[in-house]
Amino acid sequence: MEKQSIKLGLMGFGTVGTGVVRIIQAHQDDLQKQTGLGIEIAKILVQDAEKSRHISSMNSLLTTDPAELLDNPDIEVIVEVIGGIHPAKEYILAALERGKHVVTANKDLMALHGAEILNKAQEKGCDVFYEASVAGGIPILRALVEGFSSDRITKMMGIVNGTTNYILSKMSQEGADYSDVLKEAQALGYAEANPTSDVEGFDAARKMAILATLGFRVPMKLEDVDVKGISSVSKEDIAYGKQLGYEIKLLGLARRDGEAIEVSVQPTMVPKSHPLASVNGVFNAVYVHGEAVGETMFYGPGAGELPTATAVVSDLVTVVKNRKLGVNGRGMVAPYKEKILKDDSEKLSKYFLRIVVTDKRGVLAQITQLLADKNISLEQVIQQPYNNGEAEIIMVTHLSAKSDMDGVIAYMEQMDIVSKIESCYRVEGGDK
Ligand SMILES: NC(=O)C1=CN([C@@H]2O[C@H](COP(=O)(O)OP(=O)(O)OC[C@H]3O[C@@H](n4cnc5c(N)ncnc54)[C@H](OP(=O)(O)O)[C@@H]3O)[C@@H](O)[C@H]2O)C=CC1
Ligand SMILES: N[C@@H](CC=O)C(=O)O
Ligand code: NA
Repeated sequence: MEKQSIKLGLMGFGTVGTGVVRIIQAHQDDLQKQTGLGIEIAKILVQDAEKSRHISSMNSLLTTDPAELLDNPDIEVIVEVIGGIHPAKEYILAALERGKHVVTANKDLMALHGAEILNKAQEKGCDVFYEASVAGGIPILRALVEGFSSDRITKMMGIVNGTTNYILSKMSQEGADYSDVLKEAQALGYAEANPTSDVEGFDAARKMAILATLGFRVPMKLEDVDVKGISSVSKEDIAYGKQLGYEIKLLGLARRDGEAIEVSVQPTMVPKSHPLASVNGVFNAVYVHGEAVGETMFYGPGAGELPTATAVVSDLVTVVKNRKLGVNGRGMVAPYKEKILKDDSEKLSKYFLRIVVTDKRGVLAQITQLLADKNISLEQVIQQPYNNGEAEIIMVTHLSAKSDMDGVIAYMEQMDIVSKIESCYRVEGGDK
């Protein structure tokens, strides 16, 4: 007799796992109508089976033994929402080895070991989907793989970490304190188990590596991404940025010029007129530019229980539909282009630079001369008194090479007249 439902093993019953259960329960009818099969949760793997849960009706399904999911031949799909590399990687590979399809929200794992996992899936004729791993509820991976399959993407610029966007928005809008807002983001379930991943930019870097691999069709690695987090962003930087017409965002940038690619994550000044400047709170947005399509933008909640779970359950629906069509494991296209990375002289950007100098005649002229000697010209300059006998100079440059800007900073660090380099940010989105 034809099966009436497909059984899944859920690994992890925290923020995202709870959302997955809620959506499967609440939308069961719709899911069944779309796929022709019900979705039944057969077992749930957790770390502590005694812990009290938001949904107590699932208690009889809890186990701490992964074999109860992996060795159960009735379970056809594993949903991995444990997070981290180990033991998630071993569980996923074991599931694929046994011919089970996998849906995961794990960007750490997919950014580091995605190729190995996808190869194993292909060998075993299984699906692996990971839409929730980038920009939570926004279907951006699907858009890159399917929606833009006919185009050549030149640029992806994204706010892809909800926690840091929540922190920067509250600092900018309410003058809130960094560490207080981080605690709020943790309480709301946005932050990673170790929030250093969020605030130091590693979570966003993993997501940008995934986006660049799928968007540019090259095998990008995590170490190819230049990373800087938000822990050094000060209230003063935010205030000066505003004064000059910018918001500071933790921006992921993946840009291709010809065949050469750069990928970075760093706090960046974005003009207030750019749509990314008004993406606030836990919201994420990914701006995608394609040679043929031109500009597009995808916006939505980047973290949180239900938004993230929608992406997981949608992947599950695709697995079930593929199963009906008998095409599991055939939809993946491995990166097929050679990876050519830009060197620093090819990475062009405007820069915002804030320095403290000795306040005496000719200092500003010396600074602008230094910049000119390093091929950097200025678009805006503000000088104002700082402490006793010192002045603050805030500059925005025209397009400059990263290598030239790094040279300027290194030189300024040795200059007697420069007492402090307060901050240096890239400025992006002005060409919009
Ligand atoms: N939270 C979010 O908004 C988003 C999260 N993600 C990703 O989703 C994944 C899950 O995140 P989230 O739900 O927030 O994480 P949580 O910390 O809330 O939940 C983790 C779950 O995994 C279980 N678990 C942890 N370690 C083990 C282990 N060794 N063996 C068995 N079970 C284990 C925990 O068990 P127990 O309950 O017993 O402690 C818990 O149920 C991560 O990869 C994360 O990056 C992606 C997008 C957004
Ligand atoms: N910690 C992440 C969760 C989603 O990926 C974030 O804040 O974006
Ligand atoms: Na997504």
